[in-house]
Amino acid sequence: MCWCRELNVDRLSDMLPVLVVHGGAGFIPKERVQLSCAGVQAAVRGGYSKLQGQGSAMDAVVEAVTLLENDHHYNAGLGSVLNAKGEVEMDAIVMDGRYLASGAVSAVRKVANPVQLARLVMDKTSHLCLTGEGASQFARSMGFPEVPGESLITEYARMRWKKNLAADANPVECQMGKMGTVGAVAVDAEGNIACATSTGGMLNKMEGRVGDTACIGCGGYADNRVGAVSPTGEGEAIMKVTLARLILFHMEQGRSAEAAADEALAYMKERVGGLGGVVVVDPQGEWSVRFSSLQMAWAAAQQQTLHYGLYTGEHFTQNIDDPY
Ligand SMILES: NC(=O)C[C@H](N)C(=O)O
Repeated sequence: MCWCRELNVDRLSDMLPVLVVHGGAGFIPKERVQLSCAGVQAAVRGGYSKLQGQGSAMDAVVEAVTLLENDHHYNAGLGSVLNAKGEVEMDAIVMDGRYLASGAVSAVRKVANPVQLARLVMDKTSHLCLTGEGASQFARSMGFPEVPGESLITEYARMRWKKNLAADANPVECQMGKMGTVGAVAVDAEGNIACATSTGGMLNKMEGRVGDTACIGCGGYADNRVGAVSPTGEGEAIMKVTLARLILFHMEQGRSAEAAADEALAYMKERVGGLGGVVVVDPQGEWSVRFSSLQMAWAAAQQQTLHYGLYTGEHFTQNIDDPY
């Protein structure tokens, strides 16, 4: 009994802390590949430095997602896709695996960092999700900075919106190519687990549409006893299979993070025709990146090593202190 416990503690200290981030499942146009990959690596470095200081898993995932929201190459915060009216409406969620505490915002506007607002919902209200104007009012009452809606719109987002206004356009199919949602999962040195996800949602979506990202168990879930998941992909499909919780359910049944992710992604594809991707961690610091789309920019940091990749099966490593 005793040796087993000691062995376990050694193992924990070896594998932790760990942080894994993604920049959305889909197809990234050639000219954006390099910057999309650089962005997830910068985000994982930023979040990992929190974990190496006094930061918690929650601090790390919020930091990583904030950095990605500020990077206009992703569909979150600055650079979000536009709704049918040509406006930005965003969803975000955080979850703290210690207490199953969670906070989310949906269809929120005029906020540069929805993930930080989601954290405030978790920390300062008794609710799990605030939407639309109510979320904005809460932000104002907390002194949370408001930005002009226009300032979150990039030329690229406007071009894609216009293209998909055509009568014969298929925005869902077009977006299956280019998802861009961002997310992160982490375990800190204490063994606490957290996740965060943020998105502008689906291209040319109806005004008021709420996607998977704002919904607990769909766009994210974290439980210290099992692990954490942050997904990306077609939100309606993710919601139909409650993808994040489904993966953790498979892990509870004894599957590894990788096997659980594969099984759930295959189920989503077969059952509702949805493609997507996930980053997953378990309490021991084992982690996995799996996707059914063509690409997903991802990066992870563990034991001073930076891991990253883009295509299925791609896995590069380097010392985290080495330059890009
Ligand atoms: N880009 C994405 O991953 C889309 C997101 N899951 C949504 O449907 O809102």
